[in-house]
Amino acid sequence: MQQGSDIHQRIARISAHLNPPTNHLQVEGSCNIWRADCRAKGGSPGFKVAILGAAGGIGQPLAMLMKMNPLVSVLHLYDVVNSPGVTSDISHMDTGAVVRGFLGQQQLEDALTGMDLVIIPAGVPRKPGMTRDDLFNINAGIVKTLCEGIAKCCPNAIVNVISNPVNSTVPIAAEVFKKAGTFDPKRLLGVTMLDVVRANTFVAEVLGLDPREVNVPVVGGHAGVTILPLLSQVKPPCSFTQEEIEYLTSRIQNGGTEVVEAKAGAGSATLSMAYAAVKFADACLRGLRGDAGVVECAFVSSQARLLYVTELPFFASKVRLGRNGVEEIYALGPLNSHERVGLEKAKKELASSIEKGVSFVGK
Ligand SMILES: NC(=O)C1=CN([C@@H]2O[C@H](COP(=O)(O)OP(=O)(O)OC[C@H]3O[C@@H](n4cnc5c(N)ncnc54)[C@H](O)[C@@H]3O)[C@@H](O)[C@H]2O)C=CC1
Ligand SMILES: O=C([O-])CC(=O)C(=O)O
Repeated sequence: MQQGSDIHQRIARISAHLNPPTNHLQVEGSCNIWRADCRAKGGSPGFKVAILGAAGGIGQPLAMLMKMNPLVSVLHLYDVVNSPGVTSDISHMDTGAVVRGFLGQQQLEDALTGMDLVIIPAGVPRKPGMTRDDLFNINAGIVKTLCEGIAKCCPNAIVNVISNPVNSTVPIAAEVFKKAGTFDPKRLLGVTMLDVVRANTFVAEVLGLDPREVNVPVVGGHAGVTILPLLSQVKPPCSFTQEEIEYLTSRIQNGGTEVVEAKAGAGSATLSMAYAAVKFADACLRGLRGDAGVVECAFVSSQARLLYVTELPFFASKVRLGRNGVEEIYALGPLNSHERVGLEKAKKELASSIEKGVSFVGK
């Protein structure tokens, strides 16, 4: 009898651990302390961040790195599988953010309510031989559903879209928000930071510099020829031979495919992407905090700042991040002839990827 009641207590404890109410502190071992019973009741000041797709290849290291970010006070980890385990694991890190896990569509609204920043790496990755556009059929629906949740539960949140194809998933998100009447072009950003991270790395290798000293603007979009590194605007100022320009442009445009092929069927970039996503999310949070001079590249609506960098409704370029999200979109600046040719190719492909996303929601 005694043994039976012990088992029931253990099951109750495990179940509470896997489905914690929002005031629950997860504690290792047999002891189960509720937040209400703890002495420290105040949360640290900071931002509330949700990761949708938190149990995936990007989601897990991204969750770990966001838990280490001192600007984050609350971290919500949502996925359709395995989020309780990832949440339990990450929650043991002795950093400030309180971590809560959410599993499955029925917990999406709880995951999103009150969030300042939502990061979306949910969706399937490429296998060798696929383009990012080949992911559209699965990922378009995933992003649409998640954005419907955002429109309902945290319409003022900044949204960082990682799920591919970014050139179409960002327009999908915009259309969902427009339908819901919550679209704010300043608050929706497609994450192209990995292109910049790669460009900085590869350019630094060629120049024999520390990549942390190098800054390469990458504009356009996030797929093949739409990824347009502006090598004429590299900081610190430098010059390249024609051979170096061709090598660097091709390596930066095909960086994702390079990783997909090296992983040989086990997915695409996850660790460098988590690093890039955190670098970008941190910039968004510093902007929200009111820091001056936060400038990064991102794929944004051209309506974000009444400056049409191109005639396209979405385009990646340098943006200044602030309390409202995208505060300013920078003009492309002077391009050399190689970049002008690249820009025309990029615009052609971008136009059809954007249209594909827009008409998906219109259906
Ligand atoms: N923007 C960029 O630079 C990059 C984008 N990506 C893209 O990021 C996405 C994720 O890649 P990985 O993490 O490697 O994939 P993964 O398959 O390892 O993880 C995806 C996660 O999303 C979850 N998921 C699926 N449907 C969901 C839903 N409806 N709601 C919430 N979660 C859901 C899965 O359960 C899984 O845990 C892919 O689309 C990939 O192409 C990847 C690298 C770079
Ligand atoms: O290439 C992929 O499929 C994933 C991705 O977007 C990247 O690594 O840039």
